[in-house]
Amino acid sequence: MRVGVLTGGGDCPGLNAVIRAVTKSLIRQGGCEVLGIQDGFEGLMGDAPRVKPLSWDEVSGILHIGGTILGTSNSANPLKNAETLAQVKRNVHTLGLDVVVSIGGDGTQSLAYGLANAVGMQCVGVPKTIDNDIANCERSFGFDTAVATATEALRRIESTANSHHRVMIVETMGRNAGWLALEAGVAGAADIILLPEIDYDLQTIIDVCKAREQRQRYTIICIGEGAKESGQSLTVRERVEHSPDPLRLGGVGHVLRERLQPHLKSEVRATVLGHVQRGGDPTPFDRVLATQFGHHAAQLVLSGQFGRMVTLQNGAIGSVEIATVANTQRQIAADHPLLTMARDIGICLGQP
Ligand SMILES: Nc1ncnc2c1ncn2[C@@H]1O[C@H](COP(=O)(O)OP(=O)(O)O)[C@@H](O)[C@H]1O
Ligand SMILES: O=P(O)(O)OC[C@H]1O[C@](O)(COP(=O)(O)O)[C@@H](O)[C@@H]1O
Ligand SMILES: [Mg+2]
Repeated sequence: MRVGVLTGGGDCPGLNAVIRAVTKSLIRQGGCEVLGIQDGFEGLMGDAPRVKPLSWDEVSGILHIGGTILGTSNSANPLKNAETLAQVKRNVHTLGLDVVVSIGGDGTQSLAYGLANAVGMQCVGVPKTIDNDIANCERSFGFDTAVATATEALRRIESTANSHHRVMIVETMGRNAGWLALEAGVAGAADIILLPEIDYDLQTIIDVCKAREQRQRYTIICIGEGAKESGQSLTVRERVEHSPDPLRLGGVGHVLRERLQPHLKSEVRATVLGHVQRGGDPTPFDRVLATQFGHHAAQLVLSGQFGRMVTLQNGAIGSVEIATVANTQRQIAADHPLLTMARDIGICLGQP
Protein backbone atom coordinates (compact mmCIF):
# COMPACT_ATOMS: atom_id res chain seq x y z
CA MET A 1 0.00 0.00 0.00
CA ARG A 2 1.06 3.57 -0.53
CA VAL A 3 -0.11 5.80 2.29
CA GLY A 4 -0.03 9.60 2.55
CA VAL A 5 0.29 11.32 5.92
CA LEU A 6 -0.54 14.97 6.51
CA THR A 7 -0.94 17.33 9.44
CA GLY A 8 -3.59 20.07 9.15
CA GLY A 9 -4.81 23.02 11.17
CA GLY A 10 -2.92 24.63 14.02
CA ASP A 11 0.18 22.73 15.08
CA CYS A 12 0.07 20.89 18.36
CA PRO A 13 2.53 19.08 20.66
CA GLY A 14 2.50 15.37 19.80
CA LEU A 15 2.04 15.60 16.02
CA ASN A 16 5.53 14.21 15.44
CA ALA A 17 4.82 11.36 17.83
CA VAL A 18 1.78 10.40 15.70
CA ILE A 19 3.75 10.68 12.45
CA ARG A 20 6.46 8.46 13.94
CA ALA A 21 4.09 5.80 15.28
CA VAL A 22 1.85 5.56 12.22
CA THR A 23 4.83 5.40 9.87
CA LYS A 24 6.69 2.77 11.89
CA SER A 25 3.58 0.59 12.21
CA LEU A 26 2.77 0.88 8.51
CA ILE A 27 6.33 0.01 7.51
CA ARG A 28 6.84 -2.75 10.08
CA GLN A 29 3.43 -4.39 10.08
CA GLY A 30 2.31 -3.73 6.51
CA GLY A 31 5.44 -3.14 4.47
CA CYS A 32 3.80 0.07 3.27
CA GLU A 33 5.38 2.96 1.44
CA VAL A 34 4.66 6.14 3.41
CA LEU A 35 4.66 9.63 1.90
CA GLY A 36 4.56 12.76 4.04
CA ILE A 37 2.38 15.45 2.47
CA GLN A 38 3.71 18.91 3.18
CA ASP A 39 1.77 21.78 4.74
CA GLY A 40 -1.52 19.97 5.21
CA PHE A 41 -3.94 19.86 2.30
CA GLU A 42 -1.90 22.60 0.63
CA GLY A 43 0.59 19.87 -0.33
CA LEU A 44 -2.12 18.17 -2.40
CA MET A 45 -3.18 21.38 -4.13
CA GLY A 46 -1.47 23.22 -6.98
CA ASP A 47 -0.02 21.85 -10.21
CA ALA A 48 2.17 19.28 -8.49
CA PRO A 49 1.97 17.60 -5.08
CA ARG A 50 4.55 18.44 -2.43
CA VAL A 51 5.60 15.31 -0.56
CA LYS A 52 8.59 13.73 1.11
CA PRO A 53 9.09 10.00 1.65
CA LEU A 54 8.81 8.97 5.28
CA SER A 55 11.35 6.26 5.93
CA TRP A 56 12.06 4.60 9.28
CA ASP A 57 15.10 6.87 9.72
CA GLU A 58 13.14 9.98 8.74
CA VAL A 59 10.73 9.50 11.64
CA SER A 60 13.32 8.38 14.20
CA GLY A 61 14.27 10.82 16.93
CA ILE A 62 11.20 13.05 16.59
CA LEU A 63 8.94 11.61 19.32
CA HIS A 64 9.59 14.38 21.83
CA ILE A 65 9.79 17.35 19.45
CA GLY A 66 6.92 19.87 19.31
CA GLY A 67 5.35 21.08 16.04
CA THR A 68 5.25 18.95 12.90
CA ILE A 69 8.08 17.88 10.61
CA LEU A 70 5.57 17.96 7.73
CA GLY A 71 4.44 21.57 8.16
CA THR A 72 0.77 22.49 8.34
CA SER A 73 -1.81 24.97 7.07
CA ASN A 74 -4.86 26.39 8.76
CA SER A 75 -6.24 28.19 5.73
CA ALA A 76 -5.93 25.75 2.82
CA ASN A 77 -9.32 25.06 1.29
CA PRO A 78 -9.26 22.23 -1.25
CA LEU A 79 -13.08 22.26 -1.32
CA LYS A 80 -13.04 25.85 -2.60
CA ASN A 81 -14.00 25.16 -6.20
CA ALA A 82 -13.94 22.65 -9.06
CA GLU A 83 -10.37 23.62 -9.92
CA THR A 84 -8.94 22.92 -6.43
CA LEU A 85 -10.90 19.66 -6.25
CA ALA A 86 -9.49 18.59 -9.60
CA GLN A 87 -5.98 19.42 -8.40
CA VAL A 88 -6.36 17.20 -5.34
CA LYS A 89 -7.86 14.37 -7.39
CA ARG A 90 -5.04 14.53 -9.93
CA ASN A 91 -2.30 14.77 -7.30
CA VAL A 92 -3.65 11.85 -5.27
CA HIS A 93 -3.79 9.82 -8.49
CA THR A 94 -0.26 10.85 -9.56
CA LEU A 95 1.12 9.84 -6.18
CA GLY A 96 -0.78 6.56 -6.30
CA LEU A 97 -2.10 7.02 -2.78
CA ASP A 98 -4.46 4.33 -1.51
CA VAL A 99 -5.36 6.35 1.57
CA VAL A 100 -4.37 9.54 3.38
CA VAL A 101 -3.93 9.67 7.15
CA SER A 102 -5.16 13.16 8.05
CA ILE A 103 -3.98 14.27 11.46
CA GLY A 104 -5.90 17.37 12.45
CA GLY A 105 -8.76 18.99 14.27
CA ASP A 106 -12.40 19.59 13.42
CA GLY A 107 -11.47 21.62 10.35
CA THR A 108 -9.09 19.04 8.95
CA GLN A 109 -11.58 16.21 9.54
CA SER A 110 -14.28 18.30 7.82
CA LEU A 111 -11.98 18.69 4.81
CA ALA A 112 -11.12 14.98 4.81
CA TYR A 113 -14.81 14.11 4.88
CA GLY A 114 -15.57 16.63 2.13
CA LEU A 115 -12.77 15.30 -0.10
CA ALA A 116 -13.85 11.69 0.37
CA ASN A 117 -17.30 12.66 -0.88
CA ALA A 118 -16.16 15.04 -3.62
CA VAL A 119 -13.19 13.23 -5.20
CA GLY A 120 -13.22 9.79 -3.56
CA MET A 121 -10.00 10.33 -1.61
CA GLN A 122 -9.89 7.66 1.11
CA CYS A 123 -8.98 8.97 4.56
CA VAL A 124 -8.23 7.77 8.06
CA GLY A 125 -8.42 10.58 10.61
CA VAL A 126 -6.40 11.21 13.75
CA PRO A 127 -7.76 13.89 16.11
CA LYS A 128 -5.35 16.61 17.22
CA THR A 129 -6.17 19.71 19.17
CA ILE A 130 -4.98 21.69 22.13
CA ASP A 131 -8.60 22.87 22.40
CA ASN A 132 -9.95 19.35 23.10
CA ASP A 133 -13.01 20.28 21.05
CA ILE A 134 -13.28 17.35 18.63
CA ALA A 135 -16.60 15.53 18.79
CA ASN A 136 -16.68 11.92 20.00
CA CYS A 137 -13.19 12.17 21.46
CA GLU A 138 -12.76 12.77 25.16
CA ARG A 139 -9.10 13.73 24.98
CA SER A 140 -6.74 14.50 22.14
CA PHE A 141 -2.97 14.71 22.41
CA GLY A 142 -1.69 18.28 22.80
CA PHE A 143 -4.33 19.22 25.33
CA ASP A 144 -2.40 17.91 28.33
CA THR A 145 0.68 19.85 27.24
CA ALA A 146 -1.32 23.05 26.73
CA VAL A 147 -3.00 22.67 30.14
CA ALA A 148 0.44 22.19 31.74
CA THR A 149 1.80 25.33 30.06
CA ALA A 150 -1.22 27.46 30.98
CA THR A 151 -1.16 26.14 34.55
CA GLU A 152 2.50 27.05 34.91
CA ALA A 153 1.69 30.54 33.59
CA LEU A 154 -1.13 30.96 36.13
CA ARG A 155 1.23 29.98 38.94
CA ARG A 156 3.74 32.59 37.79
CA ILE A 157 1.01 35.22 37.46
CA GLU A 158 -0.18 34.49 40.98
CA SER A 159 3.08 35.47 42.68
CA THR A 160 3.23 38.80 40.89
CA ALA A 161 -0.52 39.40 41.42
CA ASN A 162 -0.09 38.75 45.12
CA SER A 163 2.89 41.11 45.40
CA HIS A 164 1.14 44.01 43.66
CA HIS A 165 -2.39 43.34 44.97
CA ARG A 166 -3.68 43.28 41.43
CA VAL A 167 -6.44 41.67 39.48
CA MET A 168 -4.67 39.58 36.85
CA ILE A 169 -6.48 38.26 33.79
CA VAL A 170 -4.94 35.31 31.93
CA GLU A 171 -6.39 34.54 28.51
CA THR A 172 -6.09 31.02 27.14
CA MET A 173 -6.74 29.67 23.66
CA GLY A 174 -9.53 27.20 22.90
CA ARG A 175 -11.72 28.88 20.29
CA ASN A 176 -15.37 28.17 21.12
CA ALA A 177 -14.62 25.51 23.73
CA GLY A 178 -13.58 26.21 27.30
CA TRP A 179 -11.76 22.96 28.15
CA LEU A 180 -8.32 24.53 28.25
CA ALA A 181 -9.44 27.53 30.33
CA LEU A 182 -11.39 25.28 32.69
CA GLU A 183 -8.73 22.65 33.36
CA ALA A 184 -5.87 25.17 33.53
CA GLY A 185 -8.03 27.43 35.69
CA VAL A 186 -8.77 24.63 38.12
CA ALA A 187 -5.15 23.38 38.13
CA GLY A 188 -3.80 26.93 38.43
CA ALA A 189 -6.15 27.92 41.27
CA ALA A 190 -7.92 30.71 39.39
CA ASP A 191 -10.56 32.56 41.44
CA ILE A 192 -12.72 33.27 38.40
CA ILE A 193 -12.93 31.09 35.27
CA LEU A 194 -14.75 32.46 32.24
CA LEU A 195 -15.72 30.10 29.44
CA PRO A 196 -17.15 30.40 25.93
CA GLU A 197 -20.02 28.16 27.03
CA ILE A 198 -21.21 30.50 29.81
CA ASP A 199 -21.71 34.21 29.05
CA TYR A 200 -20.44 36.23 31.98
CA ASP A 201 -22.15 38.88 34.03
CA LEU A 202 -19.77 41.82 34.55
CA GLN A 203 -21.31 42.87 37.86
CA THR A 204 -20.73 39.40 39.31
CA ILE A 205 -17.04 39.60 38.44
CA ILE A 206 -16.79 43.12 39.90
CA ASP A 207 -18.40 41.88 43.13
CA VAL A 208 -15.98 38.96 43.47
CA CYS A 209 -12.95 41.16 42.81
CA LYS A 210 -14.18 43.79 45.32
CA ALA A 211 -14.73 41.16 47.99
CA ARG A 212 -11.24 39.83 47.40
CA GLU A 213 -9.81 43.40 47.55
CA GLN A 214 -10.98 43.40 51.17
CA ARG A 215 -9.51 39.99 52.02
CA GLN A 216 -6.89 38.31 49.82
CA ARG A 217 -6.09 41.56 47.99
CA TYR A 218 -5.52 39.91 44.63
CA THR A 219 -7.60 38.01 42.11
CA ILE A 220 -6.72 35.63 39.29
CA ILE A 221 -9.12 35.41 36.35
CA CYS A 222 -8.64 32.71 33.72
CA ILE A 223 -10.64 33.45 30.56
CA GLY A 224 -10.98 31.38 27.39
CA GLU A 225 -10.57 33.42 24.20
CA GLY A 226 -14.11 32.60 23.07
CA ALA A 227 -15.78 33.87 26.25
CA LYS A 228 -18.04 36.92 26.12
CA GLU A 229 -20.05 39.18 28.34
CA SER A 230 -23.82 38.63 28.27
CA GLY A 231 -25.29 40.63 25.43
CA GLN A 232 -21.89 41.35 23.85
CA SER A 233 -20.21 39.75 20.85
CA LEU A 234 -17.09 37.58 20.46
CA THR A 235 -13.69 39.29 20.49
CA VAL A 236 -12.31 38.69 17.00
CA ARG A 237 -8.60 39.32 16.43
CA GLU A 238 -8.62 38.71 12.70
CA ARG A 239 -10.78 37.57 9.82
CA VAL A 240 -9.21 35.24 7.26
CA GLU A 241 -11.73 35.71 4.50
CA HIS A 242 -10.87 32.77 2.23
CA SER A 243 -10.95 30.27 5.13
CA PRO A 244 -14.12 28.20 5.74
CA ASP A 245 -13.63 29.05 9.41
CA PRO A 246 -12.74 32.77 9.01
CA LEU A 247 -12.81 34.05 12.62
CA ARG A 248 -9.53 34.09 14.58
CA LEU A 249 -10.24 34.89 18.21
CA GLY A 250 -8.03 36.67 20.74
CA GLY A 251 -7.92 39.74 22.94
CA VAL A 252 -10.94 39.17 25.17
CA GLY A 253 -8.65 39.47 28.21
CA HIS A 254 -7.91 43.07 27.29
CA VAL A 255 -11.60 43.77 26.63
CA LEU A 256 -12.44 42.49 30.11
CA ARG A 257 -9.62 44.54 31.62
CA GLU A 258 -11.06 47.74 30.17
CA ARG A 259 -14.55 46.88 31.39
CA LEU A 260 -13.38 46.00 34.92
CA GLN A 261 -10.80 48.68 35.70
CA PRO A 262 -13.19 51.64 36.21
CA HIS A 263 -15.01 49.70 38.93
CA LEU A 264 -12.01 48.58 41.01
CA LYS A 265 -9.39 50.15 43.26
CA SER A 266 -6.81 47.49 42.35
CA GLU A 267 -4.95 47.72 39.10
CA VAL A 268 -6.12 45.23 36.48
CA ARG A 269 -3.66 43.63 34.06
CA ALA A 270 -4.19 41.17 31.23
CA THR A 271 -1.84 38.55 29.77
CA VAL A 272 -2.67 36.72 26.56
CA LEU A 273 -0.83 33.39 26.62
CA GLY A 274 -1.09 32.87 22.85
CA HIS A 275 1.08 30.44 20.97
CA VAL A 276 3.28 29.41 23.91
CA GLN A 277 0.34 27.09 24.63
CA ARG A 278 0.74 25.37 21.28
CA GLY A 279 4.51 25.26 21.05
CA GLY A 280 7.11 23.15 22.77
CA ASP A 281 7.61 19.50 23.53
CA PRO A 282 4.66 17.25 24.44
CA THR A 283 4.20 15.95 27.99
CA PRO A 284 4.78 12.23 28.60
CA PHE A 285 0.97 11.74 28.64
CA ASP A 286 0.66 13.33 25.20
CA ARG A 287 3.61 11.33 23.82
CA VAL A 288 1.93 8.09 24.89
CA LEU A 289 -1.54 9.10 23.65
CA ALA A 290 -0.16 10.36 20.32
CA THR A 291 1.78 7.12 19.87
CA GLN A 292 -1.36 5.09 20.58
CA PHE A 293 -3.35 7.21 18.11
CA GLY A 294 -0.70 6.78 15.39
CA HIS A 295 -0.53 3.04 15.97
CA HIS A 296 -4.31 2.71 15.85
CA ALA A 297 -4.51 4.77 12.64
CA ALA A 298 -2.12 2.27 11.06
CA GLN A 299 -4.37 -0.62 12.15
CA LEU A 300 -7.36 1.10 10.49
CA VAL A 301 -5.35 1.57 7.29
CA LEU A 302 -4.07 -1.99 7.25
CA SER A 303 -7.55 -3.43 7.83
CA GLY A 304 -9.05 -1.17 5.15
CA GLN A 305 -11.32 0.68 7.56
CA PHE A 306 -11.32 3.96 5.65
CA GLY A 307 -13.52 6.96 6.49
CA ARG A 308 -12.93 6.48 10.20
CA MET A 309 -11.17 8.65 12.79
CA VAL A 310 -9.21 7.29 15.74
CA THR A 311 -10.70 8.31 19.06
CA LEU A 312 -10.53 7.95 22.82
CA GLN A 313 -13.83 7.17 24.54
CA ASN A 314 -14.26 5.99 28.12
CA GLY A 315 -10.50 5.60 28.35
CA ALA A 316 -10.30 3.22 25.38
CA ILE A 317 -8.76 3.80 21.96
CA GLY A 318 -11.20 3.09 19.16
CA SER A 319 -12.61 4.79 16.09
CA VAL A 320 -15.71 6.55 14.80
CA GLU A 321 -16.98 7.52 11.34
CA ILE A 322 -15.31 10.80 10.29
CA ALA A 323 -18.81 11.88 9.23
CA THR A 324 -19.84 12.06 12.90
CA VAL A 325 -16.99 14.46 13.65
CA ALA A 326 -17.03 16.74 10.59
CA ASN A 327 -18.57 20.20 11.06
CA THR A 328 -19.20 19.73 14.79
CA GLN A 329 -17.48 20.94 17.93
CA ARG A 330 -17.31 19.46 21.39
CA GLN A 331 -18.10 22.03 24.05
CA ILE A 332 -18.51 21.76 27.81
CA ALA A 333 -22.04 20.62 28.69
CA ALA A 334 -23.89 22.76 31.25
CA ASP A 335 -24.04 19.78 33.64
CA HIS A 336 -20.39 18.76 33.32
CA PRO A 337 -19.05 17.55 36.70
CA LEU A 338 -16.03 19.88 36.53
CA LEU A 339 -18.39 22.89 36.40
CA THR A 340 -20.38 21.63 39.38
CA MET A 341 -17.18 20.99 41.30
CA ALA A 342 -15.77 24.43 40.48
CA ARG A 343 -18.95 26.16 41.70
CA ASP A 344 -19.09 23.99 44.83
CA ILE A 345 -15.57 24.94 45.90
CA GLY A 346 -16.24 28.63 45.33
CA ILE A 347 -14.75 29.29 41.92
CA CYS A 348 -16.76 32.01 40.18
CA LEU A 349 -17.82 31.02 36.66
CA GLY A 350 -19.09 34.50 35.85
CA GLN A 351 -22.70 33.97 36.77
CA PRO A 352 -24.51 35.40 39.80
N1 LIG B 1 -16.25 23.38 8.74
C1 LIG B 1 -15.22 23.29 7.90
N2 LIG B 1 -15.38 22.71 6.70
C2 LIG B 1 -14.35 22.58 5.86
N3 LIG B 1 -13.10 23.04 6.12
C3 LIG B 1 -12.90 23.64 7.29
C4 LIG B 1 -13.94 23.80 8.25
N4 LIG B 1 -13.43 24.43 9.33
C5 LIG B 1 -12.12 24.64 9.04
N5 LIG B 1 -11.80 24.20 7.83
C6 LIG B 1 -10.50 24.24 7.18
O1 LIG B 1 -9.74 23.17 7.73
C7 LIG B 1 -8.38 23.52 7.86
C8 LIG B 1 -7.96 23.34 9.28
O2 LIG B 1 -8.87 24.01 10.13
P1 LIG B 1 -8.48 24.54 11.55
O3 LIG B 1 -9.73 24.76 12.31
O4 LIG B 1 -7.50 25.65 11.45
O5 LIG B 1 -7.65 23.36 12.11
P2 LIG B 1 -8.05 22.02 12.77
O6 LIG B 1 -7.89 20.98 11.76
O7 LIG B 1 -7.04 21.97 13.83
O8 LIG B 1 -9.44 22.17 13.28
C9 LIG B 1 -8.28 24.94 7.39
O9 LIG B 1 -7.84 24.91 6.04
C10 LIG B 1 -9.69 25.46 7.51
O10 LIG B 1 -9.91 26.50 6.59
O1 LIG C 1 -2.44 30.25 15.03
P1 LIG C 1 -3.71 31.00 14.78
O2 LIG C 1 -4.07 31.05 13.36
O3 LIG C 1 -3.70 32.33 15.45
O4 LIG C 1 -4.89 30.13 15.43
C1 LIG C 1 -5.17 30.18 16.78
C2 LIG C 1 -6.20 29.12 17.10
O5 LIG C 1 -5.66 27.83 16.93
C3 LIG C 1 -5.77 27.09 18.15
O6 LIG C 1 -4.56 27.25 18.84
C4 LIG C 1 -5.95 25.63 17.87
O7 LIG C 1 -7.10 25.41 17.14
P2 LIG C 1 -7.23 24.22 16.14
O8 LIG C 1 -6.94 22.99 16.94
O9 LIG C 1 -8.62 24.26 15.62
O10 LIG C 1 -6.20 24.44 15.07
C5 LIG C 1 -6.94 27.77 18.88
O11 LIG C 1 -6.91 27.54 20.27
C6 LIG C 1 -6.70 29.21 18.50
O12 LIG C 1 -7.88 29.95 18.52
MG1 LIG D 1 -10.39 23.77 14.23
